Amino acid sequence: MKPFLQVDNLSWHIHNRPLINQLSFELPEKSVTAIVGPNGAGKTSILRCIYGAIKPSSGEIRMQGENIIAIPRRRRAQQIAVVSQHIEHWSHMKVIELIRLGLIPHLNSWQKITCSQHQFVDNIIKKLDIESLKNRYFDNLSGGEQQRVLIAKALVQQPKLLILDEPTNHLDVHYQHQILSLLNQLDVTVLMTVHDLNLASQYCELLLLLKKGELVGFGAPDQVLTQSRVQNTFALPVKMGTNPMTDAKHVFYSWNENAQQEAHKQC
Ligand SMILES: Nc1ncnc2c1ncn2[C@@H]1O[C@H](COP(=O)(O)OP(=O)(O)OP(=O)(O)O)[C@@H](O)[C@H]1O
Repeated sequence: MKPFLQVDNLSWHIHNRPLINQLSFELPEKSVTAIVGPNGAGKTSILRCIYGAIKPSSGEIRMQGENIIAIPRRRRAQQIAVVSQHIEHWSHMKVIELIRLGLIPHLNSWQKITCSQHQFVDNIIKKLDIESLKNRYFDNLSGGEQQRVLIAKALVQQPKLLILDEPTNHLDVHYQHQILSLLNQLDVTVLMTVHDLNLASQYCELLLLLKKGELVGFGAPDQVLTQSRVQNTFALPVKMGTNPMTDAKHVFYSWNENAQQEAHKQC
């Protein structure tokens, strides 16, 4: 079976500094994948290459066999939704109006939103537990509320590929689990960056572990999250275990100056 997303030898250099170095991986359709790795490893840059915000120095990205940069803008907007880390200022826009913008790629000019589209938007608002925010102004919301609104807008877009940069960033533990569980149940291919290895392990089928722009692990969380690999990548002493409630692989961390020096030596 052909992969849904194919990244082939992707590199991005700035002033001869390789920020992404010859990365290759393939994602199956409707899989949920987290890119994990230390600060500055290149996680966001990979997403930006995939959704076309930066031009790679070399390599190719294909979605369903088609070179992603050759897909016409409107079709790309119908097929790819992005929730980036930079929450844009949609000042003086009500939450409901903002979420309805997700329908735009599916409307012809001057076409009105149909009853079933209104219903669809309302269902997504319910799913994300943001009904009480509908008539508030976006720029008056908390970071976590804004995050959930932007995820709702992306879902309204009904993409085939949903890209999210740290979707759990501003969320409390309840909503971290709610959002990742929801993303896990969607019928779309999801690619996101996540800092919390345990959340990624619990809710993602695949992990891409990145260090200094290079892929140091790719596969199921069980295979990628080994003690030595996590320790070497994050320069932090770790022990592996299992989450007794979910059976997912669980990473335990500690902070100890001596142990940290040991971890650094291994890098
Ligand atoms: N436009 C740019 N010009 C120069 N350097 C850049 C640019 N964008 C990113 N970088 C550098 O590329 C590296 C990777 O950045 P990126 O944001 O992809 O990392 P990240 O893994 O997402 O980090 P974090 O976990 O901190 O969000 C960093 O060292 C960053 O400073």
